[in-house]
Amino acid sequence: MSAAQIHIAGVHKVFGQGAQQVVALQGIDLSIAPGQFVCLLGPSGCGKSTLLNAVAGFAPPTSGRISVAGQPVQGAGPDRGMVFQEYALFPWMTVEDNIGFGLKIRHTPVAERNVTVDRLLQMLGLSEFRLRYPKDLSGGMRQRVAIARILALDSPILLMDEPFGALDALTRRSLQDELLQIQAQWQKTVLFVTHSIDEAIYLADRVVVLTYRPGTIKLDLPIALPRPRDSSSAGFNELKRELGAVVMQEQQRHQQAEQRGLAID
Ligand SMILES: Nc1ncnc2c1ncn2[C@@H]1O[C@H](COP(=O)(O)OP(=O)(O)OP(=O)(O)O)[C@@H](O)[C@H]1O
Repeated sequence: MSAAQIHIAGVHKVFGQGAQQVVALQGIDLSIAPGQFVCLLGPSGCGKSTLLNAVAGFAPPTSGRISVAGQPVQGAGPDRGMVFQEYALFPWMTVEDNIGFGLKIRHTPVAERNVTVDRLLQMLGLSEFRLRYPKDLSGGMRQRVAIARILALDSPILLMDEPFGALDALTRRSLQDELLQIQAQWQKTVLFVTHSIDEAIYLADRVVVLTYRPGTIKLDLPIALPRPRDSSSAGFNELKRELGAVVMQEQQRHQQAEQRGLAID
């Protein structure tokens, strides 16, 4: 394997103090190679977003180290683009202005900016919507704009926090396919949070399952199924059963903790 693009070593994250203290992550070690697609899977509250935010540089870990391309993460940076479940678009800007916004604040010359925006509009099937405002788009279209906006910045790493969680099944599958195409074409390294076992197997080179509180790595499973993947194949369903059993165990631990009144989320 080539040198890690993202290297996470001994990461702990603690929120709050005293009786209110929550150990969200404990002893996380993870190395992700350039161009690898890794899905983080686990029950609600297991620390998936906390880990993603730490890699993004939004919220540093309490202890441990995170480096990207060999450099310690000391805050957000243009080498890491984040896509959230909520589309986070500027409602007062058209589709094309939303996509070009990051380039504008980087002072990219207008001609160059227009070439990039045109290419992304075309690639994501948004050309005829370029002058619309986010409120006039479907959820799937809005998420396409959010992805195009991040791609415009050409970050080698995409951090995606349940980006397709709010979409219907058909739109979700077509965006998953588009993302896979983009990732293969541009060799992006992707760290993708999901609740969906099906989505993780469909997308990932590797699925990392986290335990429920404290969040530790329960399973790190390479997915060797050929691409494009067929979610009705025997191999796919076998993996679904295997991962389903592991995630269910953690889900049950979560429910038991809640019943004992230990969970506060
Ligand atoms: N700012 C915060 N202050 C206190 N506790 C927090 C904070 N952010 C997260 N937590 C707690 O840390 C734990 C991990 O949260 P996190 O959001 O990372 O989980 P998750 O796996 O992404 O959950 P979900 O799938 O529901 O988004 C949870 O128990 C949560 O309540």
